[in-house]
Formats: sequence, structure tokens, C-alpha cells
Amino acid sequence: MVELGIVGKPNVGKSTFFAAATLQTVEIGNYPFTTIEANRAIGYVRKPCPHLDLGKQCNPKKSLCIEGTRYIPVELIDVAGLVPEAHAGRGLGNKFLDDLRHADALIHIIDVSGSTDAEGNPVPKGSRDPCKDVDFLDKEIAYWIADIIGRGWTRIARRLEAEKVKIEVAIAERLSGLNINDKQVHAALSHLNLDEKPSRWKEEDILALSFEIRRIAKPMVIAANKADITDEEYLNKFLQRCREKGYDVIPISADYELALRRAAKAGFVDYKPGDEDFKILKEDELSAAQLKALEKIREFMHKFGGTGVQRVIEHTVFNVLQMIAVYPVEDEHKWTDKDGNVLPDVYLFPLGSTALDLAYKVHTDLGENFIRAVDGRSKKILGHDYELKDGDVIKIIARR
Ligand SMILES: Nc1nc2c(ncn2[C@@H]2O[C@H](COP(=O)(O)OP(=O)(O)OP(=O)(O)O)[C@@H](O)[C@H]2O)c(=O)[nH]1
Ligand SMILES: [Mg+2]
Repeated sequence: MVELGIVGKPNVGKSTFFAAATLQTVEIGNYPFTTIEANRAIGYVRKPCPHLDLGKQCNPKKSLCIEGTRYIPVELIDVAGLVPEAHAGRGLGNKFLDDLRHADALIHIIDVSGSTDAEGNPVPKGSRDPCKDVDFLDKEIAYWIADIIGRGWTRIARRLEAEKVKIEVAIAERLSGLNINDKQVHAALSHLNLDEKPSRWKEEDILALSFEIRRIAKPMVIAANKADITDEEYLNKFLQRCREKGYDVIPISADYELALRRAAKAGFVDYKPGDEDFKILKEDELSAAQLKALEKIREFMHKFGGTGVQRVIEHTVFNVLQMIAVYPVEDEHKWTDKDGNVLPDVYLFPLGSTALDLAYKVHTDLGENFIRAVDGRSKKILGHDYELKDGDVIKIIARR
């Protein structure tokens, strides 16, 4: 499953974002280090369900389908707050980043309202420049990676040179626990001009490489949180400065999303994650203060096209990680599995994945005994190297 790590300094709203996206109950508090142990739960990304093309209701197993929209699960991980110099042991240090080993991408939550200092202590709104909170995280994560590459480096590098092992392979091996492969390390190396003899690399070379590896292998989207209490001009300046630096940034209110999802769960409003508006269902059961709060939320949503939480998750999965949704079936005509369930499964794949990748994902046996695939729409035969497209419905044929 795709894994997204929720990171940032303490007290910015990471757990609120996590709770909003997953409806998991977690501790939320206006003080640093509310979260110590990582929380994991399932959130969703949306796609139009192909059952609409089939004209028959689907029977999803591990995903959901609501009114023609497929909700595909992704795992979210909420970790403790990271402070500047965490790698040197400040705050809770950076060892807990090990919880993000398998993360495919990171969502960096920033308190854009400027009401928390570098360590996450509450301060008057606007007194902390949120731009200062952007870069430090890159650095701390790079240190985490550098620490893993750098352990006993000189000795290892000499051995690599003697044995003529490809450097990207050796580094990827060290980082395999971090879900980082040799292609990504190769790409990172190609952006740098490091000494051809790795044994001559200094600490700063390994750090520069780690920055590059982080950028490639753990891409990051910035969620400008607490936008609901931030002046527009202040917010726009932040967004502009992030974009100038090449960051992907989306303004959000995790607090509003959490309020709406809870209200929807309790049946007070009709709201689905990612909607740009909501409908009040039980007006007479809500107090004047609650109705006023909901109107404030609505105003925000009209301005920003929603609360932004779902947009951040989907932007990360679909635009940054370039994932597509593919539906394997056993009957290419009825789009069913062997029990007659319509479109029961859906998998997310990075763009460029093939029919053979799909076969292996469904079952190793299917991959090993792959003969061909069939497109559920055109009924065309597809080879192992057929490049999967978003929304594909595919039958795999394998030797028995
Ligand atoms: N106004 C506003 N407040 C928010 C928003 N999101 C979170 N908060 C508040 O910010 C404070 C911190 O929220 P948490 O979700 O606990 O923050 P965290 O980043 O998980 O904090 P640590 O676990 O301590 O690192 C709480 O008082 C939240 O209610 C938001 O979108 N708007
Ligand atoms: Mg927390």
C-alpha cells in the first residue's frame, strides 16, 4: 500500500491532519510533543469507479465505492514533531524517523499562522515567520539518511573500490530498509559532482548526496495548515515564497476537516472528503454557536475550494508520486472475480508500471506464470510490457 508520512515541527497540526484524514482517534493538544509514538491508519484517495462504465454496481473488497467514486486506501503515518538540530539529539532526536522507513512521500505540515515557535511552543499569532520552518526539515531528514549511509563509511568505501562494486548499488543496499533503490541513488549521484573515489568523500559530500536522495526518494508536499486563522496577505506571501523555492504547497485547515468529518459521521452534515461544500442535515439539533462555526467553515471552503486536506493527499499520490489506479479482474467481460464480485480490487501503481507488474502484485504465481493480459474494455490482448493506464480493467492469463 502507498504510505505517506506526516511530518513537521511539534504542535503544527500533524495529528489533527491525521485524525481528519483517517477518523482515527488520536491525542491532539496545543503543546509540543503531544505525539510520541507513531500513529498509523488508513486514509483514501478518490477516482471515478469504472463500474460507471459497466453500468453495474461494484463489490469492492478493500476499498470503498460511494456514489460512483472509488475510495482507494493509502496508509498515513503520524509521527512525533521534529525540531531543528534533532539529528544532534534535540527534542526527541530523529531516530523516530525510522517509523517513516517505508514512506513513499512526505506531507510536511507547517503552522502558517505563525503561532508556534521553532520548538512548537504557542506564541502570539504572526510572531513566528512560517518560512523559517520549511527548510529545516529537509536538513533533518537528510541527516537521518546520511547517518545510515555514513556508518563506517571509509572502511566500506575502500572495500567497494577494491571489489569494484557499483556505488549506487552499495548505497541502495544500505538504504534498502528505507525503500530507496539504486535507480534513485543513481539519479541523485548524477546531480552531484562527487569524487569518483567514494573513500575520499567527506561528511559534507555524504550529506549533499543525502539531500538529493531525499528529494528523489521521499518527495514532499507542504500543507500550509491553520490557514483558517491566518491573514490572507500573510498566507499569500508564504505560498509565494514556498513556490519560488520550488516547493509544492497547498493551504489547508486540518481543524475544519476534522470538524466536518466528525459532524458527517454523527449525521449532522452531508459531507464527503474532498467536497467543496456540505449540506446541514439536522439544523434543529445544532446550537446557534455550532451553526455559526459551520458557516465559518463554509466560507473558508468557498474561498479555498474545500478544506485542502484531501487535496494534499491526492496531490501527493496522483501528481507527485504519479500513481494510477488499476483494477484486476478474472472475467474480462463481466469484470468480476471467481466469486462473481464486480471490480473487487484496485491497486495503485507508479506511472510506467506494466501488465507484468500487475500480475506480480496480484500474486507471485501469476507473475511467474504470466502468459498475457486482456484489456477489459477493448478485449485486446496485452503483452507483459504493456504500460498500465489509469482506470485500466485487466485480466491476467497465466499458466496453471
Ligand atoms: N486554528 C487551527 N488550529 C489547528 C489546526 N490544526 C491543528 N490545530 C491546533 O493545533 C494544536 C496542535 O495540534 P496537533 O494536531 O496536536 O499537532 P501536532 O503537530 O500533532 O503536535 P505534536 O504531536 O505535539 O508534534 C491543537 O491545539 C490543534 O487544535 C487548524 O487547521 N487550524
Ligand atoms: Mg501529534
